[in-house]
Amino acid sequence: CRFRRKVSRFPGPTQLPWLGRVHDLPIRFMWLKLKEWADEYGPIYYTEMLGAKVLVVTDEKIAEELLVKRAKFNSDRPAVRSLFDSKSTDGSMSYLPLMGKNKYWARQRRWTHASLTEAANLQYYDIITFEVKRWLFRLLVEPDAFYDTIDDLASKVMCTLTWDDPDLSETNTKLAWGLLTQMSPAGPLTNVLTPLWHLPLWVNPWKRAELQRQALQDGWWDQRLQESRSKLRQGRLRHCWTRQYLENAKLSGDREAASCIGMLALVGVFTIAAPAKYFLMAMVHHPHWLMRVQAELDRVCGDRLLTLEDSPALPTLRACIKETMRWKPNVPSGVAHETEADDYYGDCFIPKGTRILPLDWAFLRNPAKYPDPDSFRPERWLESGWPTYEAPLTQFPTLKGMSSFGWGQRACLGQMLTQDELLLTCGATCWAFNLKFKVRNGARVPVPLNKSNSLLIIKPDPFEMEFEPRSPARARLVESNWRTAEETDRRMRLAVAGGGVGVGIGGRG
Ligand code: HEM
Repeated sequence: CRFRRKVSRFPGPTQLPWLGRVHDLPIRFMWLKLKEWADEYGPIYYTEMLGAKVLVVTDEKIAEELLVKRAKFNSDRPAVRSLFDSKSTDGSMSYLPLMGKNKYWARQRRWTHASLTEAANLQYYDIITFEVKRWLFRLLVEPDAFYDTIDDLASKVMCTLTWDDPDLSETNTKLAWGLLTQMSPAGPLTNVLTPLWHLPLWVNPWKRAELQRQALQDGWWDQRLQESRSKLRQGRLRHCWTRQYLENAKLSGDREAASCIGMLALVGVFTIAAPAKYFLMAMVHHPHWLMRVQAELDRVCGDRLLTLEDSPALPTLRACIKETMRWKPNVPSGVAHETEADDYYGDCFIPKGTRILPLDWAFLRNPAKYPDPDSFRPERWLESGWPTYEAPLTQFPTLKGMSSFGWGQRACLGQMLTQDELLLTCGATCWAFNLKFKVRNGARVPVPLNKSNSLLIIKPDPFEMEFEPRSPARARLVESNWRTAEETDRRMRLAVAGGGVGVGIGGRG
């Protein structure tokens, strides 16, 4: 910073009045350009985007200083233009991750944290294991549908945790996609050309579309709550987050509960399915790591499916999952915080209302912390000598605390669920199948590594691959595991309907 206090400025690209620097900032793969600027201007630089002030941070220590140590006034969110009241300033209470730092956010964060912690402590009532068994079976009978059935697996887990009903998954996934698109800069034009949002309704297709999307989503969430209430009255609702609300409230009422729970169901779909897809790609491209994971699983589990209790004995699997998330982060731009007070960083002034963007792509491509950053190198978590190695391997590597989950008071609440669901899903898949390139007309069908959308949570473009059962015996196990789980679940539902309302925790898998 070149000037005296108060007039000091952060480095950054030259700005045009109001427009800032958007003309050469592509909407697609924006994180790559932001990282390029970091390489030119340093680990904290300033830019403007159509009136918004943005500080881009690419050094973890600076993110820690601004977003953790100064969390008290750096934990607000910028408004998303193409959603109505995204910050819940007017009490719409719909989107916890997007809310400003207000009382609705505090209440829902507490409630969500308690619900997710209880579920983790009770091993998700066996729901993940149950759905993983279903997914393996689907891979056996319709392997080419894997790209969609893995989204469905994640959605079914969330729909069962929230409403005890996996059959809701298809609509849940559609709604998750709708919201994700609506909130992303690469979504509707009005998120970038924000003044367009204020056009009168009759010439404003963006606002009309959003009114429709929101009505559909809110109506569906309300229906889920009412349906769950009537199932509970009839003794047919097993343990789930809606039942938890209906039995001991702790939220302000049905409107808030319906959206807090509905949002939770949406947020666990693509966040988990995308890294699972990248894991499959990593295994196809790095068969020697697949073989190491399979050897570890065979040694620890033999012919049975892994459980969460096996985790300490599976460091190679954990390393491959963590390395996937480092190599192909699924929220590469990071999620911005907004400042609530004027502040300084060194001599440089940060006006109230500045967005601080912790650029995850850059943290995870830091060659000092991650030598050979562009390569998939799980050994960086397993062998001493690498900067990221940590012992004991019964505990490390762990996903918890990765920069990808964000910072300070806004840090992701789904870290344990992500870790546990990815362990069970990725582990079970490697246990059951060899993951390979497809061969067509004698040639390998490519699995491209750098094709994805550019939404806030990205996922790879559809690709093809082969799931080959590791042996006929393993294929039979996959089938019998699913048939038994399905039958147990059917009996449990009958028992609950027959008056055994206490039944419902565990036993599904
Ligand atoms: C790989 C998986 C995931 C990644 C990379 C991820 C990443 C993030 C990030 C970057 C944030 C914002 C942090 C910040 O502002 O500093 C966040 C917030 C959040 N995440 Fe996740 N997430 C993942 C999975 C999940 C799952 C599975 C759930 C729950 C089912 C979840 C629930 C939430 C919630 C509720 C918030 C909002 C917290 C708040 O605003 O106070 N996330 N996540």
